[in-house]
Amino acid sequence: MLRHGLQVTRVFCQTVLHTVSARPLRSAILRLIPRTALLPWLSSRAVSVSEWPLLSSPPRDYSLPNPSWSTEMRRLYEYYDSLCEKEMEGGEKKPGGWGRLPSYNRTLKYAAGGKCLSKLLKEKARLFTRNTEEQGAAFEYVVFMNKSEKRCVCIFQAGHLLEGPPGNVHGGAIATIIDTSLGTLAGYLSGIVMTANLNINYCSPIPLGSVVLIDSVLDKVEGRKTFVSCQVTSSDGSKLHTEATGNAVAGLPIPRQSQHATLKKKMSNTHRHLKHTFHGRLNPSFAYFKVCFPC
Ligand SMILES: CCCCCCCCCCCCCCCC(=O)SCCNC(=O)CCNC(=O)[C@H](O)C(C)(C)COP(=O)(O)OP(=O)(O)OC[C@H]1O[C@@H](n2cnc3c(N)ncnc32)[C@H](O)[C@@H]1OP(=O)(O)O
Repeated sequence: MLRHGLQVTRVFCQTVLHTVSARPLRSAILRLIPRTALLPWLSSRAVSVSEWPLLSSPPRDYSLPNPSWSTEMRRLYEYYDSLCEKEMEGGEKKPGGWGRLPSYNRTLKYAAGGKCLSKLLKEKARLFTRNTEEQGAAFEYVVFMNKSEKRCVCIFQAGHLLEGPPGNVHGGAIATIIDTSLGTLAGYLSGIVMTANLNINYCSPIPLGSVVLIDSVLDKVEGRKTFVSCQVTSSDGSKLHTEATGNAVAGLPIPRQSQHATLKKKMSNTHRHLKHTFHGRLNPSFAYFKVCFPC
């Protein structure tokens, strides 16, 4: 009897939550339920309160430390974080030139274009490097940008899903993190870009689980082309693992004015967070450059 009652209640709740698809209304209902009341339910499913997607919490920033980070990864994070511009008491900013880039796993939901994208595909799309919730399994990384030096440093810890040769990181995974670093630098400096060309020399294998630094710099800008290069070294800089050069082309199709207004509204969460982090120096178009790929 009790079991039957519980089942009916559960089906009722699910129906309400699924039929109430209007976001504001659903959020309002969920806000009425105190988080603490949900704790036993959540803990029985090994989900933390902050991870519950229906609550109006900000999106997860994947570039913040998590328990899978090794001591070396944390040490490097803290080192670069200490160089970042920070607000001091009295509202003054501690100059440092560096800034940590936040990182999210979704961008496509902000896309207006994309002829080939079905609604379902848009909803399911995830940034390749952030597509697992299992911490430490694949790409653990954080990018620190130095705008005045036109340079960025990516601290990268390779997880067990990235194995190529036994015990070492797959060359495609290395190319991915290099493309991410170079693409982020070029995008930060030149706006919306696409990688047109990427040359990689693999000098020595990267052991799985190790932490490496990807130090990327701007070489030159020629018209629409932004030339960038990087070196992947061991965390103490003593060993060169990989070096690469790339060329990213800017000036991709910008959404029409009407779409632009809708986009601006939709990307408010991500954009507000990015804007806050970079003290308003962010090009608003950047947050959706990744989604403007022609298909
Ligand atoms: C603020 C921080 C927020 C952080 C927020 C983070 C957001 C999360 C970050 C994730 C960061 C991921 C970064 C991933 C970056 C990709 O993975 S991009 C995906 C892989 N790339 C692609 O799929 C590109 C495919 N190719 C294309 O779409 C087109 O060929 C391109 C590249 C857009 C160029 O086409 P186009 O606009 O028609 O340009 P076109 O007129 O042909 O050529 C322009 C110039 O580029 C040159 N060019 C074109 N292609 C090439 C080539 N292959 N090689 C050399 N030169 C070339 C041409 O020679 C020409 O040069 P000039 O004659 O002007 O001197």
